[in-house]
Amino acid sequence: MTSKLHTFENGAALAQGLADAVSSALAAGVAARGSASIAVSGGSTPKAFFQALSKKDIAWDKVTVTLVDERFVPPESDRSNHGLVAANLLQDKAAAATFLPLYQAAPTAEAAADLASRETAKIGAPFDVAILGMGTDGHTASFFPGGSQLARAIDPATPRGVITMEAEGAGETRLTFTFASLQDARLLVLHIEGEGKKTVLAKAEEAGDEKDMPIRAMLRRAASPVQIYWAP
Ligand SMILES: O=C1O[C@H](COP(=O)(O)O)[C@@H](O)[C@H](O)[C@H]1O
Repeated sequence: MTSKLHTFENGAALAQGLADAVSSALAAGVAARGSASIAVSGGSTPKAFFQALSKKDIAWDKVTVTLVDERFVPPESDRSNHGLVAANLLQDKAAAATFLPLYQAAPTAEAAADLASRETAKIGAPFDVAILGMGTDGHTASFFPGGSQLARAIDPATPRGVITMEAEGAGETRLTFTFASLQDARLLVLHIEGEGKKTVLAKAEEAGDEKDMPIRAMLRRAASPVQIYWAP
């Protein structure tokens, strides 16, 4: 599929520009289908975007928010993407949204992934919006180079849902939506900041194995065009 680069002057303009595009997509989803859905990433990049989006005046009571990926840690952990979203997105006007977590207080990460798959299946498919991040190792979602279930995660034949992932660069065991779950979002965004990430993106756009830089799976094979939002 194609991708399109949207460049902003700085991080604040990027956060506002992305919040404008995402809130319009969610409002369009509500107008067309009565409800809308968004899967967001964690990490250090999305905080300002979350805060800008939380102030948008849309029908948040008809919006379901979930995560692209999560660590197998409870929401109280400072490593939790749920905690990040609760503190920065599910505030202000967006406090009226429904949040479906990936972390579940289950005995194993596999049991949590099964529970999360069942719960998030209620959202329906495709997502109206999916916001991907990208690590400097070329991972996106929890599709890590060398990941224990990377081949399964990025196989287009693996059904929609949440699976576990372990990888050296990942820290805790991860819970991640599969490629199939994310690649056809009506608005599919790659949200990155800084010259370093732009260099990583340029490398990902070159020829090479998807398993070395799993973001390539999205850039090459997603059904929806990848809208790349970037600022220096
Ligand atoms: O591990 C993760 O990192 C990526 C990118 O994070 P950043 O700190 O470089 O912005 C993120 O997309 C993913 O959701 C998260 O689990």
